[in-house]
Amino acid sequence: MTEPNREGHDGAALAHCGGRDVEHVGPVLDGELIDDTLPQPRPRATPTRFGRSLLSLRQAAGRLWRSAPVVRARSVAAYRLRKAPQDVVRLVWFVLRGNWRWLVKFWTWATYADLRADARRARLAGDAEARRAAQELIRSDATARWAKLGIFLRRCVIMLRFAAPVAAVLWLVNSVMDRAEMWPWLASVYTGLEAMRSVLVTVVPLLLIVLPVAWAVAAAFEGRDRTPGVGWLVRPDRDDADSWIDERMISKALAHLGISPLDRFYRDGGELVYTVAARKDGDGTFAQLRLPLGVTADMVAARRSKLAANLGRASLETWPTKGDEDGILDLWIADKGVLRGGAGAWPLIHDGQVDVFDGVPFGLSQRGVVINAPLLGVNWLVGGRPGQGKSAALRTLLLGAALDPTAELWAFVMGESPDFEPFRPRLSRYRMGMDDSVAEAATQALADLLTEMERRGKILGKQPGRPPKVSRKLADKRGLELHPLVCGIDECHELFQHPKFGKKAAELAVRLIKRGRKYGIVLLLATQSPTKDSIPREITRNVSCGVAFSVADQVANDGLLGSGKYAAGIRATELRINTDRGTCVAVGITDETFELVRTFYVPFEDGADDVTPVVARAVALIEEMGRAVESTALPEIEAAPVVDHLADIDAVLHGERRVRTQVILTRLARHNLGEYEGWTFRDLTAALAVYGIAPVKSDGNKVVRAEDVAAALADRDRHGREPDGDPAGTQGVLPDGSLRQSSGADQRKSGSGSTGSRDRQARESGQKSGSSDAHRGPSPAPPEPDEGR
Ligand SMILES: Nc1ncnc2c1ncn2[C@@H]1O[C@H](COP(=O)(O)OP(=O)(O)OP(=O)(O)O)[C@@H](O)[C@H]1O
Repeated sequence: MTEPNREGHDGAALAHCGGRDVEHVGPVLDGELIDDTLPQPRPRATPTRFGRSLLSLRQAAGRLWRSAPVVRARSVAAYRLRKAPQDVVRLVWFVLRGNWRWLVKFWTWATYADLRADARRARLAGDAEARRAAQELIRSDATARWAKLGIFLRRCVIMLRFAAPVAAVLWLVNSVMDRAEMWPWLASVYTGLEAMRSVLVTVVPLLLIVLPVAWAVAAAFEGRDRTPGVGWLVRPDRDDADSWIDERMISKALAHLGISPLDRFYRDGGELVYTVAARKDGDGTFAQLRLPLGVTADMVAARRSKLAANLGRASLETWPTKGDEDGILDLWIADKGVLRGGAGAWPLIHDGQVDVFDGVPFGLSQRGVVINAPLLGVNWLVGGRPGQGKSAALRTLLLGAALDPTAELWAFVMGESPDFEPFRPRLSRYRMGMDDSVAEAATQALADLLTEMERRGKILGKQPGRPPKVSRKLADKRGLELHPLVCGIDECHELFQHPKFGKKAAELAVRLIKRGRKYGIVLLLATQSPTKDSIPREITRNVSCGVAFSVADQVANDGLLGSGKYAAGIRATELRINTDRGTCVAVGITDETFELVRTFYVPFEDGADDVTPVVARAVALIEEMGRAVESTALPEIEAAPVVDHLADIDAVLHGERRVRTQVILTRLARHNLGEYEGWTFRDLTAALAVYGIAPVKSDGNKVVRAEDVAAALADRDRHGREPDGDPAGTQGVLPDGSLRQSSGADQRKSGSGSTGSRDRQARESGQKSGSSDAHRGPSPAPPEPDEGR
């Protein structure tokens, strides 16, 4: 038998059953073993209303804690806390320095140090009168000062003489008389005096604390750091805290430019006024400030490299330019190194369509936003040193225009370059090469554009309401044929300097640029050489969009961007050759005074060709719309008289030997208002220059000599053509015969004056004359551009 268990329940569990000991176990339970070392799901308690509001309160507090302003405030507070020991030392230093400055000021005042310095200077300069005046001033001032002191002391003595006996009597009366026995008025005097005493007892200890504090604050203010800018503007929460720009840094940088009026301003404790405080602007910082007297924005722009060095930036990253006034400086400073990055992929490289009336993605501005460059209503002049991205930029503009199915494109490349070969299927006119036929074709194209302009002018005039310019709505009316027409000429200086066609091309281009904008006709010119000899002044003056890649000097800069731009700090000369390839300075493409643009690059070189697929897409877009590539069929301008400028000038001379240019202009306008209205001296000079005539000076006036005009007319009659071999030119009318023979002739309606056989011959000769016309590169199959034009 098993020894009974000492514990009761065990004893109960064992019972004697028959002859055998049986162990009783308790009731059998069905269950599952739980290992409480494993994570158990927590019972979900339904939160009470109070709990819920507490939770949402906590969440709101968390959100607030993480919100941008609080994060900034926290970081500023933490920064100030870290800086606190230095700040305390600084403040103590300011207090000491403030006291010292007061002492110096007092000493200067007391000893007439400034007047003595004047007297000393006058003596050194040998200016006896000035010295005497200064000494006289010291003497009279000293007399006046001592006199004032004497008066003050005398008043004090008088006061004391009066106050002391009164005080003594009051004290005596108070000590011998009881207050109750006094006359009431005397008692009230004593009450008043006691009230004054108790006020003094409270106020004096307070003043003993407040006055030293006020003294310390005033001394700290007096002894404050007077270097420009304010320290508390330092924002420590930017990643680039060591390289970012604030007003303090700008003011400091300006203080060390070596501009004397600015230096003087700072020496006198001046603080610059920021009309726009330094603020993040795209990929950099912008600030605008009013310069002190005697300083202009141009003076700062002229010291750009020093300013850049003072700000710890490259010159290219520092853009001091003239604001709305000469005395206002606009300053944009790029974030360090940001301009080194390219613009990225052209947004339309894989898909998308363009409405040229809205513009074409051209590049990234300095603010890092995509610039949708305007095409309609403007003309472009793109320039810069060789290999810096002009042709690529022109290509981007044309590619954008190609993606507008309503746009007609012409391209002329005045050199052997395949840059625009992939455009062939999308172009209505295309010529490339160095031979004369290309120059002739381009000149013809300009003449045709003028003709087209005239036609469009008439069409517009017939529209209801006489719209002033071609709009999208009008361009979409196919019957009107007012679609956008974009003509690009690469290396245009070759055309304008062409010995035979140059003058005429220049004259046509000037007229087109001046008047074509309204009619949906756009001229895009690119050149390596924007000097006055290679590009007519009138062109550089009148184009609305100027783009300058890296240029060598001020002349090229202002030739492309407009005169005065270099002086105003808008300088493509800062762009480094090759390093800043693809980056340009542009004016007129946005509302800003200028833009520093990192242009998009659509590769077409070394086997990489992203242009062809875009062009194929552009052609497909046109086909999808059930249209063909637009090709202006030049109309004959009925009754458009051929205007002979030389003959007209001769006529209005009225047989006089010399006539003032101003008089000629008036007479010309009277003679043919439609043609000569708005003509200026420049137009007249340009018209005469075609025949090698220049106005001469006579009695202080510019005059045209009848003999010069007569000689030019005789010469023209004798040779049957213009002196330079160019047939008598006209503008805005059907082009002359020689040009017709080659380019553009087959664009005219039949009966426009050129026979089919002549056109054929011209086309054949054109094709023979230039290898340039042969298809190159990976260009898809036609629709063939009309190369014979
Ligand atoms: N936006 C850009 N981004 C990057 N690289 C560019 C950019 N534009 C041009 N390039 C590079 O510069 C090279 C020269 O470009 P492009 O032919 O357009 O120069 P260009 O100024 O027209 O030269 P040229 O006067 O000799 O015709 C291109 O082959 C390309 O490698």
